[in-house]
Amino acid sequence: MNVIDIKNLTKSYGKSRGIEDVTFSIEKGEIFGFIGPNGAGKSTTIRLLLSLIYPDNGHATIENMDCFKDSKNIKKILGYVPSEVNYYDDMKVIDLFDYSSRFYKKDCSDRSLVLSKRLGLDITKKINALSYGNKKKVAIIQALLHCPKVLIFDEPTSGLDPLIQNEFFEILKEEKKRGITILFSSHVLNEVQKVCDRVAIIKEGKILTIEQIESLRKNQFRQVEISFKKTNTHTSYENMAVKILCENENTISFLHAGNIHDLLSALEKDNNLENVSITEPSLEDVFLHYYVEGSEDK
Ligand SMILES: Nc1ncnc2c1ncn2[C@@H]1O[C@H](COP(=O)(O)OP(=O)(O)OP(=O)(O)O)[C@@H](O)[C@H]1O
Repeated sequence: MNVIDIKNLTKSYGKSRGIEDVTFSIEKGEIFGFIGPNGAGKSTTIRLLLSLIYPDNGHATIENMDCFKDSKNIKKILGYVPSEVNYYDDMKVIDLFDYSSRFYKKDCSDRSLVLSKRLGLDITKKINALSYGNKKKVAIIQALLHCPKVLIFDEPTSGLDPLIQNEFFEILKEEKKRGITILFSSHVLNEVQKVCDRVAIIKEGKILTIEQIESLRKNQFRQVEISFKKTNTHTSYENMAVKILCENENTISFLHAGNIHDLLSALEKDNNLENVSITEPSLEDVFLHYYVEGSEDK
């Protein structure tokens, strides 16, 4: 069953491109990664889902509720961490959690205590005394405290140290086990690999591909490193590379995605070959293939 359904969403900001024709669905209990370089359109897509902005075209539903007509009811079942967090600075963290709980008409004090302990957050502090990373923890706990059915995180881990990031990923896995559906936007590829089931890659406002994390990593790409006895022009290998990772006079390293037999037969014919290794590439390198020439500032 699809919990989040996005069809042909398009949004421009005046003359500037936001997103174009974005379509994807997220199933119940899935952790879905949303990956793209700066300015790709991740936050625009998420802000549309939250009805913070309105589309030029297309539609989106969460739990079969229209994101633009029924956002009030959607908010009751949703937890959201924005990419930038802003709070009433003079409030104590514990009071903010209490205030949020009242909005959901629930006593969430036990859950907020447990989560604060796990993420190492001192809830007796005033928000204006917190570092950027600790403010991010406040946002994460606030999103989780009312046990929502759907979680939307826009770059949630920026500012968190590695130990806390791992604890956060553990929390996400536990939520998934409870059947919670999670949309997780990030440009840190490594973290997506750790927790997500599937990933959509967005570039310049358009979805490039939607893949299972495992199939992305295992089935399609291999990393090939070849060293040569003498200086080599590498031409035949350059032609079969989907992306060259590194190249100098005596070595070449590249991402290969074609027929393995073509590669092996080229290697066999190469009298200049000194050594070769074929390994599984990092997800980072796989994504870089999609990212090529992708970075664009806001
Ligand atoms: N308020 C705005 N006014 C004008 N253009 C905007 C606005 N917000 C976003 N854009 C443009 O829309 C495009 C998508 O931006 P968006 O913030 O959605 O990207 P992103 O993938 O979330 O990037 P980042 O990882 O840097 O947060 C960019 O070209 C950006 O310049």
